[in-house]
Amino acid sequence: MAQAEEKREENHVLLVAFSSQGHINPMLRLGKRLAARGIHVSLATTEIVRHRMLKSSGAGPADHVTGIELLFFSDGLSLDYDWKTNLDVYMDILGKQGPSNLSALIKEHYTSPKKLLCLVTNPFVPWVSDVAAEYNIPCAMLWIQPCALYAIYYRCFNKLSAFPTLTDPDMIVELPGLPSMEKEDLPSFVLPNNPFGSFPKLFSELFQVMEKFKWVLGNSFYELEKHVIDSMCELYPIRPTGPLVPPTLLGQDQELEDASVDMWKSDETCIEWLTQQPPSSVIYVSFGSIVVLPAKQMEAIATALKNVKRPFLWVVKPPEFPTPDGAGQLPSWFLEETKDQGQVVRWSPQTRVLSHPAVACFITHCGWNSMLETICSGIPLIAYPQWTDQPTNAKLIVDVFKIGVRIKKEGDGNISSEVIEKCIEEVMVGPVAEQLRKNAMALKAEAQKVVAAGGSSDENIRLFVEEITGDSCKKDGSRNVGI
Ligand SMILES: O=c1cc(-c2ccc(O)cc2)oc2cc(O[C@@H]3O[C@H](CO)[C@@H](O)[C@H](O)[C@H]3O)cc(O)c12
Ligand SMILES: O=c1ccn([C@@H]2O[C@H](COP(=O)(O)OP(=O)(O)O)[C@@H](O)[C@H]2O)c(=O)[nH]1
Repeated sequence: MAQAEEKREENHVLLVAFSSQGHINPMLRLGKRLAARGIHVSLATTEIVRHRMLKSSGAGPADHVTGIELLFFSDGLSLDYDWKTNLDVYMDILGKQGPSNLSALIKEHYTSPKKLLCLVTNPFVPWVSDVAAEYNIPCAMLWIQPCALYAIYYRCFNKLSAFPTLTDPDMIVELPGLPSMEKEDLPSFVLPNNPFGSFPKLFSELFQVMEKFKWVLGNSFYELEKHVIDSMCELYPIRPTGPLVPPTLLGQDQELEDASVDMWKSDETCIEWLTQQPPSSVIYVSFGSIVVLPAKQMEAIATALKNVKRPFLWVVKPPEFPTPDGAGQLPSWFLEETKDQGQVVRWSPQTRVLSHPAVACFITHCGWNSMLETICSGIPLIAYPQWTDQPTNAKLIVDVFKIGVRIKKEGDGNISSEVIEKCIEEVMVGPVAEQLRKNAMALKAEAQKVVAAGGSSDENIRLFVEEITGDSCKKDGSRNVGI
């Protein structure tokens, strides 16, 4: 047997991730922490990722990320399939083709799959647990959103609490461990007007058969979401092992290499530009890898940035599937009129940007990875959530973590530039700004503690490794034990 194969056979964990950058990177970082405790790790994801990595690097696709082997399976669709317009079809085909394609990948790469310690999956590919069962391997899930979302979905899809319906769309939702939530604070997938039928179906199936997952790990930390984590102990515990962000953001050894994939090439020139700006002066603006803002909202942000006359760095990622209505495009006047004020890039080295001393605050869509990276950088946020978990993440920022303000939509769903300007001034100067900055710095310090030796997340990783390797309990499929 070849040496690589031999290695694959012993103490091996296979991670399986959905094709989104925001799902793969936390998985890889979990992998890195397992590897630090002597586990061999591989990550399987869909072909589209290989394709994007290839385009982004210009070279051949890497088959390893700092010691983690990358494997790819087909989602059953062609690489240029417009999943955005046809999200339900995409999720349906992935759910149908994914299991057999992943199963074939396992057969091909492991001479004795049964020897795998476990498969670790994420909530968008829950069927991985069935593939694990086929080979008699235990399965864990890494919940890649806040633990609050885990609690909300669990209670919603097991019908443990009342949620808005078509007849009562405006009801206030009260859940243990969480503040009262209005409909604009709830994840879009639980609302009666959610256009994507595939997600309620996926989550409702997932949360009704949680026993398939022997462990639920979370990309969060106990001190950040204490109450809601405690509230799940009696139902189905989640063990936070985050924040799964680059080690440099956690004050860990600068030598430690990050484990992540880059699906888009980042423009490093913005770091040089940042270096020329005064400390705590720059507004950083980004909406992540998936959101494309309507033209009207691009216009409102552009006007606000120009009017506040402060330096800015704005990531405007060209839409993957462009539309004729100008969505995701800068207004034509913007670059010329702000050329001495700020920078626009197509994709930034975001974690380097957030931790740069020139950056003062972040206008964000509230993707969970972006939020964790901001928490670890100790700066305040301006929340402008769009869909999925983002509205709830915005609620957490404002009312639980107290590290930011939220851009409120008008009745017609649009935003005005004045509202954005007001939010910017609020986080930049005055007593509110000062308090937010203090809270943000305190959370940053907390985040560094939990991942250090003996911290709550480090302990949860240690326990998990002990359990999968059978050091402290048998691999008997017994129920998830709490934290
Ligand atoms: O419905 C979705 C579809 C896709 C997607 C579908 C096909 C692709 O080739 C790539 C991405 O990604 C997603 C990523 C998501 O999570 C993104 O990642 C973070 C961690 O879950 C979240 O906090 C962010 O809010 C969120 O944008 C959520 C989705 O509903 C989707
Ligand atoms: O210009 C950018 C914008 C985003 N990101 C990274 O892309 C990820 C986005 O994940 P998130 O969960 O915030 O949002 P999503 O893209 O999944 O909606 C984060 O790790 C960011 O650091 C980046 O590197 N450059």
